[in-house]
Amino acid sequence: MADLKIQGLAKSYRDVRVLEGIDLHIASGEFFTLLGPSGCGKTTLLRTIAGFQHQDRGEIIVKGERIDNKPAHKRDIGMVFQDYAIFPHLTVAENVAFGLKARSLPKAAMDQRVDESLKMVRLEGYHARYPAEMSGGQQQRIGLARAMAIRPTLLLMDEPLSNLDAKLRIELREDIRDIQRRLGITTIYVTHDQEEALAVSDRICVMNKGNVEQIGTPFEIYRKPVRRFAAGFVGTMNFLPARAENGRLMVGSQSFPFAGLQAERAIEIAFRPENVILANRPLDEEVLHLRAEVRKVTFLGREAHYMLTTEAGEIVAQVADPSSDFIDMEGKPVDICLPLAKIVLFDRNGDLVMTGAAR
Ligand SMILES: Nc1ncnc2c1ncn2[C@@H]1O[C@H](COP(=O)(O)OP(=O)(O)OP(=O)(O)O)[C@@H](O)[C@H]1O
Repeated sequence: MADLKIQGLAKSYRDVRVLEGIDLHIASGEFFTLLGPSGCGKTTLLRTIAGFQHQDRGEIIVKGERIDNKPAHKRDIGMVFQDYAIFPHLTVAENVAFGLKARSLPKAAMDQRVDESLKMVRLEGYHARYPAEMSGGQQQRIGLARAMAIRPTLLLMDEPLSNLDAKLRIELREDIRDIQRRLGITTIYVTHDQEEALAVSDRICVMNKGNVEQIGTPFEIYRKPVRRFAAGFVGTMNFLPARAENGRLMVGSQSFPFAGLQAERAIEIAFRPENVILANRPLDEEVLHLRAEVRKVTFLGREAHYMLTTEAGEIVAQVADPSSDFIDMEGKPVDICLPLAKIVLFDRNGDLVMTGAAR
């Protein structure tokens, strides 16, 4: 069992603060993903945990013991890199055995561990091949087998799939998730791909500019964003300017009763494209009504996407399994409904004001 605590971790490169004081607690066996845009500090955080670089302040604690004063090779960490970082002059088996040699395992035990690791990543029988004779996906499987062969306490993965094509990415991410679950190894996974993060993680940490914006399960991050940044970064989110005033919500020229919105201020309403209902029809739930014009319809088979101009701004809507009436709407006016339970309100600082569900 290996949980990981990170407390007040800060790092600067010269004058530039890259990690602003990160606090995390990752449970034993958890698949924990660092998600954020390029340059937000994900790799720096991962490399600091691995011991490839040192923090300016803060602590890294595994199983209750500080590891941040240990050199990288004493931290018992397996690492998988974006560019595979396997040795071209070594065979597949030699690559996988690499970390075991440093641990001076007897030959028979080492061979057994190599066999097991290759089986785990579905590369049985490839022992004698060289990496150049393998595909990108297979090379990354070697990287994964090598990291796992040492039975590390922590597995760290830095964008392991980003050099692979879309189909392979999905296949390998499923394999990574299966192996991680089977072995119950505490894993920190770095990606800037939000769909990948939603698909594999137990919890996601959304990062921005060296700070943690939100930590939650994929469901919480997608459905209950607590910061505007997380709302906009994960999936597609519509934002419209609005006003709160005396228990009412004002969007464009429309005004709706909204318990809890007393203080007068400028806010934003946020909602997902799949929650926009086109055409004004009787509904069981409470909704906001807005008039809009359809600027563009994109038919994608099982769904259609709509670019709409409302009086409060541009939005995107998505309709599943659209009928033919819904395809021929370009240039036409339309009434739209936004279920109150599905909208989220943010203030000017990007902090959550309240959700429609919590009225
Ligand atoms: N060795 C270094 N010296 C100076 N600045 C660095 C160094 N390494 C990274 N940085 C800077 O620190 C910031 C964070 O980089 P980092 O690689 O951690 O981000 P990231 O979120 O992993 O981004 P990406 O997804 O592009 O890899 C960036 O602005 C980067 O330019």
